[in-house]
Amino acid sequence: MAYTVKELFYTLQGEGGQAGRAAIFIRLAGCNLWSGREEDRDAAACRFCDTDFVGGERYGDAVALARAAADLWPGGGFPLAVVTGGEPGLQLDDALVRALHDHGFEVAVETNGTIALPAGLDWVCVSPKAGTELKVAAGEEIKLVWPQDGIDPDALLRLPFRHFFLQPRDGVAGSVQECVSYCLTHPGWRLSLQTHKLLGIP
Ligand SMILES: C[S@@+](CC[C@H](N)C(=O)[O-])C[C@H]1O[C@@H](n2cnc3c(N)ncnc32)[C@H](O)[C@@H]1O
Ligand SMILES: Nc1nc2[nH]cc(C(=O)O)c2c(=O)[nH]1
Ligand code: SF4
Ligand SMILES: [Mg+2]
Repeated sequence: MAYTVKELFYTLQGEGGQAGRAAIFIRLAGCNLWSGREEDRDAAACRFCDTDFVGGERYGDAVALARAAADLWPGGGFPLAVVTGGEPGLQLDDALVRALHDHGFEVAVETNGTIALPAGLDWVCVSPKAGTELKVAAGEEIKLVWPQDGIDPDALLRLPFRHFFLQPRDGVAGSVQECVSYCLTHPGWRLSLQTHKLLGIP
């Protein structure tokens, strides 16, 4: 299968339970909850997206994409590939997971959880969006962008994940303090800051 990749870059994972860890990011194009066009944002199922995932470069197959990712890894350490988007569930398949594993990567995914994922992923981060149905209801971490109307965090806490993060909604004044207060009064939740934005790195 071919893949459309918005961007491929090496940085530190900025968010969640693997924050601070070096990783190759594979940002796959397209999302099922927003077209990515500003004029469609107000009518979209997900309206707070901080990312440009429209267009990009085409890779003919999984082997070519995994090789391009491996070429960016500096060598040594614990190779990690984070497949994100857009919504990676639209394109991520067994072949890409296998090809990344063949290069020694642990494979992590950042998903809105509305599309079933291939098996064999090493780290699944689900970031639920209000008004959508979760098809990926188990994994390593929930990372809930907060505040977010129409979502009950208590219901999410009952799902089989290892970590439960609240991440301040960028662009909303007071969201950091709301997350801090929520974590203090609901200690099942942990704070996830978008550290790459604080650091000014990709
Ligand atoms: C751009 S999304 C791509 C992956 C997938 N579509 C998803 O929503 O999880 C990557 C992460 O950024 C989070 N995110 C998007 N917009 C944000 C915002 N304005 N503030 C904080 N986090 C945001 C998402 O919830 C998700 O955890
Ligand atoms: N450094 C860094 N960490 C991230 N973790 C999740 C990201 C994403 O956009 O999915 C992201 C990102 O865009 N940059
Ligand atoms: S689901 Fe993810 S990629 Fe899609 S619009 Fe929302 S935050 Fe952005
Ligand atoms: Mg991001």
